[in-house]
Amino acid sequence: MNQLQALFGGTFDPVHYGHLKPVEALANQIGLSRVIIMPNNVPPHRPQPEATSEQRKAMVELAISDKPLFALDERELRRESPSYTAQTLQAWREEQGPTRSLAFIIGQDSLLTFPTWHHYETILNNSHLIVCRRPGYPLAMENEADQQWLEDHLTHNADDLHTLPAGKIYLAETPWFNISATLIRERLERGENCDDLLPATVLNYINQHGLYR
Ligand SMILES: Nc1ncnc2c1ncn2[C@@H]1O[C@H](COP(=O)(O)OP(=O)(O)OP(=O)(O)O)[C@@H](O)[C@H]1O
Ligand SMILES: O=C(O)c1ccc[n+]([C@@H]2O[C@H](COP(=O)([O-])O)[C@@H](O)[C@H]2O)c1
Repeated sequence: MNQLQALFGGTFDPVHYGHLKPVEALANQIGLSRVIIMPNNVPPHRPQPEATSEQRKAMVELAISDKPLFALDERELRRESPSYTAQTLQAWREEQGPTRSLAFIIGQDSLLTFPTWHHYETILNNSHLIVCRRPGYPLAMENEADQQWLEDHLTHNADDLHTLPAGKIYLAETPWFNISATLIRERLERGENCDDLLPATVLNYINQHGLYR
């Protein structure tokens, strides 16, 4: 059976409920039995993370240890070069064969910058894009050409994600979570409470390792 495989990439510095909860809702909505979380090693478009790759991986492992929906993929952590998604998805496609349905999950903010990504135009040849809602970001692209690109690939039918191997963009109706890793790092630096923002196991790890102080 051609079961849709979904990868969720990120910096996860640290992983938080704004990552986990929309994707859990998405999985229920469109019928995903597994989502593979893939921390990057060298984020291509942002300053290097505060926590090391090992620490970010350990926090993801703690966050998903009681959630069978999620698995961890370490392929980008093993690469020292910038973690270009286009390169990762090309390798994943070669592994999975030409007909398997593959998807890369992102938040709304990532959709807006997507046309600036390394070889972004190749990404939809290898996978679908599933976009989770995120408060504070528009759902329209900044310029007309990018908006046209979005509309050319858009589908409102989740079945397309399961029946086609790649090439569609699906704007999922996931719940909004006003949480970012930046907010968590800032709150921790000020010694403020973050209990509602990320799993207790991850918060304990942060405290034990003196991160984000
Ligand atoms: N609250 C959220 N709602 C929906 N998607 C999110 C949310 N937070 C992060 N994402 C998505 O998760 C992926 C990984 O995000 P990332 O690890 O950069 O987290 P972040 O909170 O945006 O981090 P930072 O504040 O350090 O930039 C991205 O595609 C991002 O759009
Ligand atoms: O390949 C790129 O050029 C590229 C540019 C920006 C972001 N990405 C990837 O998109 C995912 C979300 O990015 P971020 O920075 O929000 O964690 C993560 O897997 C990044 O490696 C990839």
